[in-house]
Amino acid sequence: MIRIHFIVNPIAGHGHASFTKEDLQPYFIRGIHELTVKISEYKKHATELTKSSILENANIIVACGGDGTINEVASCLIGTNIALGILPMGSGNGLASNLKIPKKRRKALEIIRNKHIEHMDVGKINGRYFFSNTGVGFDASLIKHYESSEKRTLLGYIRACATTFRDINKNTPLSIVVDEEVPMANPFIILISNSNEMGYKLSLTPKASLQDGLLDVLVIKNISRIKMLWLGFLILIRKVHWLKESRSFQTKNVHIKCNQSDFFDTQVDGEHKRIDTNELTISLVEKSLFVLTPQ
Ligand SMILES: Nc1ncnc2c1ncn2[C@@H]1O[C@H](COP(=O)(O)OP(=O)(O)OP(=O)(O)O)[C@@H](O)[C@H]1O
Repeated sequence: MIRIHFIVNPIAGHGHASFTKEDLQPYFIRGIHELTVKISEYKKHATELTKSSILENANIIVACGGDGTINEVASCLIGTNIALGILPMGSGNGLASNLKIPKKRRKALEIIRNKHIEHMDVGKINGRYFFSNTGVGFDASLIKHYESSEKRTLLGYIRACATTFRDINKNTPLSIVVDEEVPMANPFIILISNSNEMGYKLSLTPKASLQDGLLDVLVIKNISRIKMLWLGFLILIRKVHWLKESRSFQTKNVHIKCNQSDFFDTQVDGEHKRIDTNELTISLVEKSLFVLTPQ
């Protein structure tokens, strides 16, 4: 018997895509697949539900939501032999897109039923796992605004972008050192990515791979507002490297030190996290997660 547990975030994406065990049963075989559906009722509940599913000897645990839900579920699966399944139900669905898992429920369920398993790399920032990307600067502020907005949609994302753009110079000036280099005043963005997609088909690190044993880093220095608009355009056409203030590199470890503050506002897989320290250590844990992918 293959025990498959579905952990559903009912507010992910547009917030009305929940389902029951009976809805799923036709896609599986009675007597071979034993299905369980659990609904997350609050932030971090998916983590508790996953931990209980591990104790209930689940063979596959499926994160049903976006990158935030995947993070809560998959973080519990590192070091186990339980495979992660994904039903993309979020707004951006960055990791699912990178793994070529379609949004169409029937097709995504077929991938789970077919049980084709691959290893993928996982990132770690000060003890927390990330699967897609993490960062400080514009993206972290953007996520902070996005989370406080009512709408977790593309429109909500664009509005949060506008607010972040408006407030960009109101924050305390920071001097940051990335990997022992010359301190940088107020970098616009430092993005560390495991995946080649941020969601909504956007990418700042198009060469990133989930299996290359490397993190893809993009650092953009403090730039003028006009340049920010230019950058926005370059992101849309996937040519960020045309911006001369940008630098991309691949590495296994990144250290970021901040001289003026004892905390960082970061985003981890699209969720805002305040990390209380003046030093971030970001590393890669190679091939540490089993994930179900299309063949
Ligand atoms: N019942 C709930 N009520 C409120 N928040 C919840 C609930 N269940 C889960 N959450 C939280 O919802 C947040 C958003 O989830 P998720 O990232 O999966 O969706 P999304 O933001 O729509 O998708 P994406 O990250 O792909 O854009 C997560 O931080 C998760 O902890």
